[in-house]
Amino acid sequence: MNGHSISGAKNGTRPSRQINVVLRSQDSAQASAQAHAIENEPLPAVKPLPSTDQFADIQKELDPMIGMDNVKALVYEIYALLYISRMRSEAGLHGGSQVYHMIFRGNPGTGKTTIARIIAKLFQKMGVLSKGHLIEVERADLVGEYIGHTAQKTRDLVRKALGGVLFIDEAYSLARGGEKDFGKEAIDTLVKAMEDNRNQFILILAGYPLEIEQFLQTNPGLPSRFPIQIDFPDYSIDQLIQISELMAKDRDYYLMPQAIFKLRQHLMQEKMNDLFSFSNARYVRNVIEKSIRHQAVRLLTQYASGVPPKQELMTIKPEDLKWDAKGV
Ligand SMILES: Nc1ncnc2c1ncn2[C@@H]1O[C@H](COP(=O)(O)OP(=O)(O)OP(=O)(O)O)[C@@H](O)[C@H]1O
Repeated sequence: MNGHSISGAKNGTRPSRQINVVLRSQDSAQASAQAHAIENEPLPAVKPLPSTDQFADIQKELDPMIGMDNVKALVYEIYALLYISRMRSEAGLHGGSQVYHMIFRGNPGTGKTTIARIIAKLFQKMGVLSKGHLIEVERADLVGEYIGHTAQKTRDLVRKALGGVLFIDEAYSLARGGEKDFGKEAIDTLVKAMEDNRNQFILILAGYPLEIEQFLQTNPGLPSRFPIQIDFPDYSIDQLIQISELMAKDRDYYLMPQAIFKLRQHLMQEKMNDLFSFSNARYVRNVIEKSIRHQAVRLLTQYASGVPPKQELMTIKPEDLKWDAKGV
């Protein structure tokens, strides 16, 4: 994916333009003179290409993430768009619509916030956002208790998000109470802020696919303001196991094969019982963190008067994986 170059652009020249013109006979001399003039028109100087290392850093964060092929492809597409837009504006060409507000559709724990953070960083590296931070909010942060309070709260948050990304989780809850609800005031204030602060922040609305869809349908002016829409599918059991192994490894632990077997059985059961609100990678993270606590208690009991070997300090055994009737 790295190592882009645009033919001829590196040394400030570009390939001559191909001009396909259908000529009417009486205009042919004039048209051919014009075409000749365009071909020989001095091209604006092209500045050196920005280093593709800008994506290498992003790729380092994206690569270890399990699955997410569509998401990774889209992040790369956004990078390509920003990169080429910059080349185009440096070459004096039209810069495009420059609207980057997004919708993230996905169930809990499917990586939406993580990807939003990575995208904020990408936009910062590409010079679109000045800070590249992420402000994560939900309805309660935006909606106030009296007339005018909501607009004020929403504007304050937009101000904090300037130069970065404003990420609204469960965005559809803003439309929950209909016309009379203060959520409507928050939506109107956000729409106005998108106009007033064009290109100064990126708004990402996130939430369950169905609810997000309904939300957009009930606000016909909204969908066109969010040209980038990304789906975050649920993880398969195999992917959830890979994510658990990755999370354990990141913390210098390792899951014994019997522990993986036990976890697999549990996840299958849990996913089946909780079809609509199973929290995917977040659930798995809670399992791993809980098992680490259980392992600590086990080791402390087992090695009351000594130091456990390094291998033992790293190993999560099946007995460390425990859950109650409600899961983790
Ligand atoms: N594909 C993945 N590979 C590895 N870890 C992942 C992956 N997806 C998510 N995670 C991890 O799972 C946890 C939850 O992810 P995240 O908070 O991004 O999900 P979310 O969709 O925003 O959830 P919610 O909607 O509940 O807020 C984080 O620790 C994240 O790093």
